[in-house]
Amino acid sequence: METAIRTEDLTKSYGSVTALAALDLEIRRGEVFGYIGPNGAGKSTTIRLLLDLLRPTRGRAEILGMDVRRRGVEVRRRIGYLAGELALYEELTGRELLSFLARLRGGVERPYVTTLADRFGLPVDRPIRELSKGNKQKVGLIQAFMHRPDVLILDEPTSGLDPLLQRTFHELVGETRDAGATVLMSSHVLSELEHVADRVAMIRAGRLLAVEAIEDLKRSAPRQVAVTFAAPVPDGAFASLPGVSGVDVRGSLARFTVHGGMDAVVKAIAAHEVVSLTAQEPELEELFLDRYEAHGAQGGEPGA
Ligand SMILES: Nc1ncnc2c1ncn2[C@@H]1O[C@H](COP(=O)(O)OP(=O)(O)OP(=O)(O)O)[C@@H](O)[C@H]1O
Repeated sequence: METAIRTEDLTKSYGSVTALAALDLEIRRGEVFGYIGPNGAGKSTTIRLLLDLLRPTRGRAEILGMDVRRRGVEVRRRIGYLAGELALYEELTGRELLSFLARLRGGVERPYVTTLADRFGLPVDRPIRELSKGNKQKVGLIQAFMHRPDVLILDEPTSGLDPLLQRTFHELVGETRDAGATVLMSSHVLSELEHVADRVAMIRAGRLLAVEAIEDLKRSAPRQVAVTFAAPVPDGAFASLPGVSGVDVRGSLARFTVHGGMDAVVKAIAAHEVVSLTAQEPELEELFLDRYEAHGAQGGEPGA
C-alpha cells in the first residue's frame, strides 16, 4: 500500500490547550478521506500542520513520502489546497485571479480552468469582492483543482455551496480520485462526506476517535425492514433469524430490525408472497453521534 499522507504523533498545543493530540494517521494514495468533527475539534489545525502553515509542538507529517517541514516547497508543488477561510485578492475578477494563480503555479492547462469554471457556473468577470460566499468558494475550489495535483487538501470544501453544486463537487472529487489523486477533505457533517469518501476519521477535542470505511459503517449499521405480504404471516416468522430483533408482525405486515447481513432475512421473506418491501438505510450521522456519546465528550473544544 502506498501512503499519500502520514502523520506520526502530530501534536499542536497553544499554552495549556492541546488543539491536536498525538495524531497518527495514514491516508492511502488514491483514496478520498473524510475528516469529520464538530467546531473546534482540531480539523483546521491538522490541515494547517500538513501545509506547514503551523509548526507542530511535537511529531511530524509526510506527504507523498516527503517531510512537510523539510521539503515544504516540493510538497506544495504536488498539492492543491483550499483554506477554511479564503483570503482572495478582492479587486481582481475570478478570471484574473485564476490566471494569476495559474501563472504562479505553472503547469496549468487553461482549457481545464475554463471547464472547471463552467462546471461550477462561476461568474468569471465579476470582481471577487462582489461575489457571494458560494461563488468565492468556487474560486477557491477551482484554484485547488486546476493544476491536477496528486494530493488535494480541502478544508470544509462544500461550505456555502448549494446542493446542486455539492453534487458537481462530489463528481469532480470522484473523477479526480479515479485519475489517481488522493483527497483529504474536512467537514463537520458526515452527510457531506458519505457519498464521496472511502474512509472517514472522526476527531473530537483534538483526539482521533476512529477511522472507518464508509462501507463498513453502512454494513454494520442496523436496517429497519418493513414487508407487506399478500397474506398474513405467522407471528414468530422472523424472530429466530440471525441478526433480527424488534419483530412486530401484524397480519400481513411485518417490521423488524436487521443487524449485519440480509441473506437469511431475504430467504425467509421469499418463502411468502411479497407485495412490498422497504429496508431503510440508517442515518450515518446518528451512528457517528452514538459513538461520540459513547466517548463521553460533550463539546468539540479541547479541555485545558
Ligand atoms: N492561534 C490559536 N491560539 C489558541 N488556540 C487556538 C488557536 N488556533 C486554534 N486554537 C484552538 O484549537 C482548537 C482546534 O481548532 P481548529 O480550528 O483546528 O478546529 P476545527 O476542527 O477546524 O473547527 P471548525 O470546524 O470550527 O473550523 C480550538 O479549541 C481552537 O480554539
